[in-house]
Amino acid sequence: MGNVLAFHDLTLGYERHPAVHHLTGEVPDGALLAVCGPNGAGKSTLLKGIAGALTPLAGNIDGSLSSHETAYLPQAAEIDRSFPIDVYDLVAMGLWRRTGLFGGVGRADRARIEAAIAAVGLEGFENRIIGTLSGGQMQRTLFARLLLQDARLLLLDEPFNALDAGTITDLIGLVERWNGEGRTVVAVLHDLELVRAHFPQTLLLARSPVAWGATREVLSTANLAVARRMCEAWDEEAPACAPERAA
Ligand SMILES: Nc1ncnc2c1ncn2[C@@H]1O[C@H](COP(=O)(O)OP(=O)(O)OP(=O)(O)O)[C@@H](O)[C@H]1O
Repeated sequence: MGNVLAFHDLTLGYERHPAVHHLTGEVPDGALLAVCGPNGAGKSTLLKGIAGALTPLAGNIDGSLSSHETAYLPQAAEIDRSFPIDVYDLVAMGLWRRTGLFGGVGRADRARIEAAIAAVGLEGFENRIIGTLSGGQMQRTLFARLLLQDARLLLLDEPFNALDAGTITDLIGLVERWNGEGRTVVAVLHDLELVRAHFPQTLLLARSPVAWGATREVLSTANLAVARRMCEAWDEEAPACAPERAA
């Protein structure tokens, strides 16, 4: 089994200020990996780097997949819900890579769109404008679009944030289904109990990596305390390759 991603002394950041520092490691094909850490630890930045939305300040990311085989779900707060589009059309966008922007949607595609909407429990919501959906309904819509994207690598940024228990159970079921099909999932998560229950591998990040490996070992009390201290000690204005100031 090969690696989908390999990080080589990777530093990512904004305007030369590092947000993720000196990350080295591999994500094997078919992994179900959680990325955890305190607020501001660089988790979203790492996902943006993998998605190709940020160029490394130093080091690099080797990826074995094309951008067409990667799906990225940003944090809910980053998604513009004022765009006047309904549930059906937003889900149908998952097919764009195959049909092209102006490609027609045939009968088979319509059946796939309807099946994806049904799989996330949103039958009857097809014509609802997304601005009128609840947070949970919106997240179900975005998961239906992911279903159609048929990606080999899924990057999910806080996909279960502020959702009720029933919605989380349904959506985690989809994540496990994708992973069972051999797809690689990298998800930023804050709920450590959920990570312990469903994610075998974890990267604990505090700007620099604290630990990476089996979830039960990585999420130890000692490692979590180190991560907290490292984030508190971080200098926001540090230049790209300042020496580590962590504990
Ligand atoms: N667009 C940006 N421009 C400048 N700095 C940014 C930008 N986005 C994030 N940062 C900074 O990079 C650091 C890491 O942010 P990031 O969003 O990656 O952390 P996070 O671990 O995802 O945090 P949270 O758990 O709060 O979502 C923070 O100090 C943040 O202020």
